[in-house]
Amino acid sequence: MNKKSVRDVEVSGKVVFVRVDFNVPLEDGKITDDTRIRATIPTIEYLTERGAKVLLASHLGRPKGEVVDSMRLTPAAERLSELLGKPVAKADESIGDAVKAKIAELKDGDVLVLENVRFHKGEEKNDPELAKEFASLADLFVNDAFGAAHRAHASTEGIAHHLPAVSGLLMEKELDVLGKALSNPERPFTAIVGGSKVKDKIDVIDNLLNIADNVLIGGGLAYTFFKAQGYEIGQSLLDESKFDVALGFIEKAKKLGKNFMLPVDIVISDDFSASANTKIINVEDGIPSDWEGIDIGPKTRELYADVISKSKLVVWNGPMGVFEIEPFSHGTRAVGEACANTAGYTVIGGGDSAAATEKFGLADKMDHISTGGGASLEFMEGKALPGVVALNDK
Ligand SMILES: Nc1ncnc2c1ncn2[C@@H]1O[C@H](COP(=O)(O)OP(=O)(O)O)[C@@H](O)[C@H]1O
Ligand SMILES: O=C(OP(=O)(O)O)[C@H](O)COP(=O)(O)O
Repeated sequence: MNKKSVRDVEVSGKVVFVRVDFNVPLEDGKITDDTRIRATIPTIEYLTERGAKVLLASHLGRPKGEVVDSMRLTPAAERLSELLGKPVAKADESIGDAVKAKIAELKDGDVLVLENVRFHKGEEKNDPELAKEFASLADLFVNDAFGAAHRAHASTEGIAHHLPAVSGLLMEKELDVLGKALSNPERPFTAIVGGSKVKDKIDVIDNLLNIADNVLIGGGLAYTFFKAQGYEIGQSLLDESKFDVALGFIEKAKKLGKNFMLPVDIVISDDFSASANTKIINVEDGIPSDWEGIDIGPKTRELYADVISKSKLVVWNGPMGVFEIEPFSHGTRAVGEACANTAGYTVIGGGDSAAATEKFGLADKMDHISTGGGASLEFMEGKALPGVVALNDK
């Protein structure tokens, strides 16, 4: 990476404003997945062990510039304290005199979690005044929030114009791993794209066709391709505006000599529930009008697993079916297991794909599970991430 990291600057005795992504899922005020908090520990410990005073700033949810009590960062601060095995202070604001007073009390190596930065309207607008307020708290800015690096906000981008600005260790690792995967990929390189966000993901397929050897499609994304090819898809997910784009990808793959694979068989269901009737059909048989496609079928699972097993690099973004409901989870599990068992390097991106690998007990067997969904997708599309662009060059 051509950007400076915490390793390139003096941090001892400095007040360091670290932007993290503590946007974790909460249920009844309890954190249900602390992956994103755990992922920032190396940066926090790097700084505290060298005697920095660490301020942690994050968003949580989308409070739209209002103070929303259920979106306070208190549970995240408590979890962090458990993970670090030491007390962590918490402020009820992210700027202002009360925060400055708390910072004045910090000793070298202490940690203070600031309140949700999105309680201020200026955060998402990247308001320069708010960015200056954040900057006035510290001597150095460290961006470790890879999950929010695709956002140009006051605490991710704006602040970098007012302080020396470097990346944290998580940010550096995410960019290194994804960057290596995309710039100099080990081959065969297989990209797997599934999930339900057809609009968001279609552009990614375009770029993946340029760089990958195999592109495997699954999940709700597949049905737009089927319909565009003239097959009946019943009630399945569909984006009619993408027919031409979908057919264009099939052509592009042919031209480039790439192995572009769509499911050959699918699991269909007459209801979106575990008690629904299900059938396995070949795609060309067509889906009855009141049924929908909810998973890839057994032949497809085998074909995909075979490609994955022979790959040196696998990038997977988006589940193969509605994995949250057990009878529809087999395709996602099969692809997850194939990724876990391949000798190739595996990168998992996207919140739901990461949750699926966690649910199936496969997370430990993956080489890299990215903390960014939208961020890793934008990176793979070849877009510049504003939170990274704003950091100081080496
Ligand atoms: N065939 C399908 N029909 C409807 N929804 C699907 C289908 N396949 C997968 N999904 C849903 O897609 C969701 C994940 O999509 P998405 O958000 O695009 O993935 P990610 O978070 O991994 O990027 C899951 O909740 C899953 O149930
Ligand atoms: O959870 C996040 O995005 P992701 O679900 O795409 O990984 C990030 O914290 C960014 O949050 P945002 O999409 O509300 O800006």
